[in-house]
Amino acid sequence: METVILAVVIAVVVLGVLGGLVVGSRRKKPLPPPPPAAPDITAPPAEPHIGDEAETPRDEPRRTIEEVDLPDGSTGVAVGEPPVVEELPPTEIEVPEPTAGRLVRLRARLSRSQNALGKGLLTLLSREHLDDDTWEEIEDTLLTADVGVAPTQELVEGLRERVKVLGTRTPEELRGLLREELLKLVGTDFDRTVKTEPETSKPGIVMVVGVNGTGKTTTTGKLARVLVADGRSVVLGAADTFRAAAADQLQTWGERVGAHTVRGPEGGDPASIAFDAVKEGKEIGADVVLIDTAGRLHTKTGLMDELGKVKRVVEKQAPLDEVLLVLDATTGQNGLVQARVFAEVVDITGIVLTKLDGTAKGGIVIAVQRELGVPVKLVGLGEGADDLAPFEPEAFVDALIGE
Ligand SMILES: Nc1nc2c(ncn2[C@@H]2O[C@H](COP(=O)(O)OP(=O)(O)OP(=O)(O)O)[C@@H](O)[C@H]2O)c(=O)[nH]1
Repeated sequence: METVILAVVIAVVVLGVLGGLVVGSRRKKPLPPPPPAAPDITAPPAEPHIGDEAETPRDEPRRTIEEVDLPDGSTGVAVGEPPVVEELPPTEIEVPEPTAGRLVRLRARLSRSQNALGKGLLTLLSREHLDDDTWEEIEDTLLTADVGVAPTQELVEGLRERVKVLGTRTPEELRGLLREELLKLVGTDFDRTVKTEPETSKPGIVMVVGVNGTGKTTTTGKLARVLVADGRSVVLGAADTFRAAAADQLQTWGERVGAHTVRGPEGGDPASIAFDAVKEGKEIGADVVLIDTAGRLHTKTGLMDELGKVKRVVEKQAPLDEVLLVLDATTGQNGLVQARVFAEVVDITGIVLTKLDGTAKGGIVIAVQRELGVPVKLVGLGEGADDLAPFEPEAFVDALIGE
């Protein structure tokens, strides 16, 4: 009996101790953290400007737009119920306008911005007496339109000579002379095709360089459309990791025409993104890989290091077929300075002049070709998706002199 009583007492004591431990451990458990009141969004870094120094890579985890819940007004989904997944409509793939004759289509825009130059020259040339003062005014008109000193002198000398030989002259003859002389300066012998078809194996690789804000990312996106319009498949490489929104912007351009964009973390290594883009282009058998880069001009060494590295890393897989320098036509002489710096850093093979719709200084086409010895291959004539046109000297000069 005593043994039974002893066993019961031990059992009660043991149960009491165990119960106390469980309650104690429950009490010690930390409370779960309160749910955050608002989404923890990292503030986007300020946009850089020309002259800003590169920041150290910002590779802290950032939530993508897909991961951020948007408030929808509902009180939330009851526990246990499967979440309602709303299917987003697939992005509609656009069919870009054909590239042939784009400059002719956009000629009105070009005439509107450049007409003052042609009109001014023709008015001066129609004066009864073409004395020294008039020729000086012709020179000034050309210089004001950013044609550049040496090309201006060549044009004036050529015209002077031909007008003298001609004797009497009709407006039509004058227009013809001016057209020929301008065409000579713009150059009709350059090969202006954007090289995207390598002789050996696909894909063609195009690197797009230029100072931020010149329209580089927009041009890369528009160029993807030009290529898609010509029946080519494109992969985009968002190697401009400096500006926060550049990769998103490029990706949006790509999605519109069904081109995939290879991108990395903001502030990541541009060379490795460029490498991955070319690798993907090869793997999926794409026709062309377009690589958008960042262009800070703070120090030439920094720029040289970055672009040089992108080029070297890409060329581990295949040589670059084209290096396009994007210049903003509205920046005039400043554009020439940029051209010089970039040309020292990389071998530019073609120039894209953007925003020609917004300046009367179309003479920059002539000046920049002289400066670099490479042709203008594309011109931007507006913010519309298909407002990038292959450059055609005849159509350009005709727009200039109002034909
Ligand atoms: N009017 C006009 N605007 C243009 C043209 N090309 C580009 N733009 C505008 O120029 C602005 C700058 O273009 P972006 O492509 O963002 O410039 P970016 O050089 O890539 O700048 P980062 O991405 O900072 O390197 C945008 O508002 C474009 O729409 C053009 O041919 N005409």
